Amino acid sequence: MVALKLEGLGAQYGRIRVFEDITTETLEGGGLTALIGPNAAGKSTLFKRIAGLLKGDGVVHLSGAETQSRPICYMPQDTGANAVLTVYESILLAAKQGGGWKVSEEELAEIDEILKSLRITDLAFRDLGALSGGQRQLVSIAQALVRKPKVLLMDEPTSALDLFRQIEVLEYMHRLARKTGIAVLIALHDLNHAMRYCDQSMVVADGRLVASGPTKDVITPQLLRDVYRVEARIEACTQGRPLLIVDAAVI
Ligand SMILES: Nc1ncnc2c1ncn2[C@@H]1O[C@H](COP(=O)(O)OP(=O)(O)OP(=O)(O)O)[C@@H](O)[C@H]1O
Repeated sequence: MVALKLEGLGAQYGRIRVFEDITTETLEGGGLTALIGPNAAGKSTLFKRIAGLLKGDGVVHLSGAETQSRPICYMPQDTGANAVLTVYESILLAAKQGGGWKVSEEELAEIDEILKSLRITDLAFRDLGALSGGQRQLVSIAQALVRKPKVLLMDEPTSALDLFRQIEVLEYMHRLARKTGIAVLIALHDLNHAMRYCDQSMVVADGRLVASGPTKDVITPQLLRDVYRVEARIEACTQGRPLLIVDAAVI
């Protein structure tokens, strides 16, 4: 199983520092971790820093991924569409990124399986540029999955999806992490999703990591007041699951 630990991570754009000294406990694979925080807190920047797409202070320690040349995959929030490719071609290209161009039967079967799991087989030969926002987001998820990363950083992967697809994708990612032992970090604004699917949560705000640990200990009315500036309650729904209810903005 993979294990990830962040030690003293910092990032800046030019002279503007986004965050500093982000240090976590060791994060074991096998589950989903929510990365939460207000707009512009630095969630995408932290993902880019972990993925090595941005340089900065600190070290990303990764173990259990030694056999893979590109163990960390970042799935960005904005999924640009290359209109020249079909969905299938774009996923095949993602699978072959950094490798040779020979394609095996096994690789093709894996792509078919991913398309089936995400229920987008019918889109396979459509042009990327002709897809809806939600369809494009599902294709981006497929492109990330086909790379078979040990650490998958998903930046708001359900933001363009309808309710059915949101639940389906999060349940699928939860099962996949359990089954394969990969670590999946998901930047989310929907904290009910974080509470339902993510065992662990990390909160970035004001340029630092303000909380991390089991989601039920991290997402509290106090945190919501301090970090999100809302008065909110967390109550058990009729099925016993925690449900976040926002009462008011704190002005
Ligand atoms: N390429 C860039 N150049 C300069 N500043 C940037 C760049 N990308 C992001 N920033 C700034 O860094 C800060 C953090 O941005 P980031 O996208 O990481 O936030 P976020 O938490 O993911 O936000 P959101 O929830 O709105 O998606 C913001 O102030 C943003 O304006």
